[in-house]
Amino acid sequence: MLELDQAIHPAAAAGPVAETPRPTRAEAEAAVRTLIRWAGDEPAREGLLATPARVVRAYEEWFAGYRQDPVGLLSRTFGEVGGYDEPVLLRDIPLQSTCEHHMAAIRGVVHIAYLPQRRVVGISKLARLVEALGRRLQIQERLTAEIADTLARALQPRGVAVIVEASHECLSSRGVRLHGVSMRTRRLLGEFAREPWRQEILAMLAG
Ligand SMILES: Nc1nc2c(ncn2[C@@H]2O[C@H](COP(=O)(O)OP(=O)(O)OP(=O)(O)O)[C@@H](O)[C@H]2O)c(=O)[nH]1
Ligand SMILES: [Zn+2]
Repeated sequence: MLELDQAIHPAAAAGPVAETPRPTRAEAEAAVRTLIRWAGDEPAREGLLATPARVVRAYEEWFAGYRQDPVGLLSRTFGEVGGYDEPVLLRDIPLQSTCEHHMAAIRGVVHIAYLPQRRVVGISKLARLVEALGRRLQIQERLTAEIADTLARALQPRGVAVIVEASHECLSSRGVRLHGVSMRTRRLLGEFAREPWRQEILAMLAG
């Protein structure tokens, strides 16, 4: 357990907190109008009139994770597991996130495994965790670490493994315009970080 605790990133449980007051909806819509003008169009034309309100509503969905408590999502656990002490593994959890450098989409999948210590969590909560941490401004490395560290903190399992495979729109739609490139990151904690589990869990997660 010591290793798991030591590996926990202090920010993982709390998540980022805005230090300045949240702007009003009207201010956010005005910012969208500015970006439309920056793009070269006219926010007053008919087709764009309702766009700032739509974009602000879309932001509420894309960034809903700031209003969720990742550790709280995992608070309901089940102890009647019949002595089950093998890995629990969920593959291909859809990931939707936004890169914090360009605010462009990140799309991919997350594979999660943990080695329970007495208690398990409902599997839907693993997907909810990915959603809560994904729907924030992220870099893939931190997202990967936060998923693993939150699981470690909430479940106190014997091991955690997280793999994220994602493509970054900032890489394909602009800049170097690389298509078909994906990024793979992973974090192994506790017993999964060392043999004999390490090789086995990586093989299991690879499918
Ligand atoms: N490590 C990491 N880098 C990322 C991620 N998402 C985007 N990036 C990179 O963040 C970097 C930002 O680099 P900058 O040089 O500041 O920005 P830029 O001039 O727009 O860079 P280019 O994309 O190369 O045009 C780029 O290399 C992106 O590819 C991520 O999740 N992890
Ligand atoms: Zn980017």
